[in-house]
Amino acid sequence: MGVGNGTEEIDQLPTENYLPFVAIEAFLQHKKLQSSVEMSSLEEPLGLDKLPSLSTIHLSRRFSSKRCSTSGDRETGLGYCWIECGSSNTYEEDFKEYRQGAGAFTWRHHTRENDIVWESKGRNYEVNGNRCRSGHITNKIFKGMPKYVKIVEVGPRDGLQNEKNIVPTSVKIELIHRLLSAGLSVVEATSFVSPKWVPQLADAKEVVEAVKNLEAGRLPVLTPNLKGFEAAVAAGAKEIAVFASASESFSKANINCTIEQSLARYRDVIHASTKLSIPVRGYVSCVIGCPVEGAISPSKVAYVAKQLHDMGCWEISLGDTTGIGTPGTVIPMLEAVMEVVPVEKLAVHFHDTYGQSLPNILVSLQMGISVVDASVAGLGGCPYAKGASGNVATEDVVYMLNGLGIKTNIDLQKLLQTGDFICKYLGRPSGSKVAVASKI
Ligand SMILES: CC(C)(COP(=O)([O-])OP(=O)([O-])OC[C@H]1O[C@@H](n2cnc3c(N)ncnc32)[C@H](O)[C@@H]1OP(=O)([O-])[O-])[C@@H](O)C(=O)NCCC(=O)NCCSC(=O)C[C@@](C)(O)CC(=O)[O-]
Repeated sequence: MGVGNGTEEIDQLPTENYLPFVAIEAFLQHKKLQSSVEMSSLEEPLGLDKLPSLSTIHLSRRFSSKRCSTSGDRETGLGYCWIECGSSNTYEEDFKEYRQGAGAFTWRHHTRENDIVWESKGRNYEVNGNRCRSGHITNKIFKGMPKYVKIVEVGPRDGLQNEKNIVPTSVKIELIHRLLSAGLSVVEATSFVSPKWVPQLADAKEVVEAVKNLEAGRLPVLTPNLKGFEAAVAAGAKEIAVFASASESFSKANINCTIEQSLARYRDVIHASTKLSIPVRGYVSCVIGCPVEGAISPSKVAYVAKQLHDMGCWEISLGDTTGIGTPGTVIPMLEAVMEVVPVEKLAVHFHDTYGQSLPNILVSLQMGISVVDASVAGLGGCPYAKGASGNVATEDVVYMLNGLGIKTNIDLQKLLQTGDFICKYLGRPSGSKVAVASKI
């Protein structure tokens, strides 16, 4: 998966008294900008007038050479790796030029297969694979980032489970087909939970029976106990996921048992799944906060993650169920978990309640994580976490990753059409900013 460990960089970031864009602050501190540039200038928006407008992005495809275009969407120009060009050697100089209106920030995209290239007044700063060969700023930001990110699409399960009106089984099946054809390699199809608790997914058996032979991707399902596991296997599921919580209160609200009881159940489930060689993913929910208990300590998250890992879960997804996390809380949580579970086994799962998902994902990538859960059109919300909004939109994650030159193998155009399909059915606008912007 090409994962590096970026903790040397992250170690330098403040973990307390953070600002949302903690990486930027760390960068500014690093450059000792305070001593060379008037602080008042930081209160003004930086270079917003220099950003490419949407119409510019759409026009860009006419000028893009074949050599340069790679992971971005060729048809729309969406998500190309836009590079800030024309910068001088130091941030201070760039910043002064910008303040003097010298037009220092012009934009071009410059991605090549597996490479990210920065052009700076004749100099090339090149990230080849995971390593930056030159340019300490880019090195600092990109060191440890993966070059491929696996997106686990949770729309048909996490996305739909909270929908009040029952979505017909045929629509769920069509959604899964469309997601696979957009290039998603893992689509969480449904849950084998009690229909009294989650009525929307009462058709789990029918959904799995209809998609079980699709070969385009993997289709795990959630199972809260042996009963769910047996039903899932009988329907033809080839992969499952179990879901524990780092919050005692949420565990009781969500699956009607304590954390320890849930872990005991999952040991039984994993014992049964091992006999059938069925891989099990483990979720930890409420990794930052709980709707009842408030803040959750990183050590609790690490404990539950380690238990799931030790009992045989091959991947552990860390869920900010209520979406309250910021990079300042996500970083220490990940640090604690990485002490006990290898980073290559970890995935992140953010809800976008406070609009923090993308910065949270970015710092997770900087820390070496290369698996990200997301939901098409930003569908979702947990029925037992009041006020929690949808998952981060898959379209927005893909757009950001394209912009970073990180591969996903997902066709953004097809993904946008899939988001359109389900939003039209649900009769509401997309939760994806990229979907909204692409219609302007
Ligand atoms: C765990 C239970 C079943 C316990 O529910 P319970 O009421 O304690 O279960 P029980 O063992 O007392 O059984 C009660 C009834 O449920 C039946 N039952 C028992 N098990 C099953 C099953 N697997 N499938 C179908 N039916 C089941 C059982 O047969 C019985 O039926 P009855 O005799 O009354 O007719 C229940 O609490 C439940 O289904 N909870 C699931 C809730 C859920 O799906 N929440 C959303 C998950 S999202 C999440 O956790 C967060 C995540 C993963 O997305 C990450 C993030 O966002 O951060």
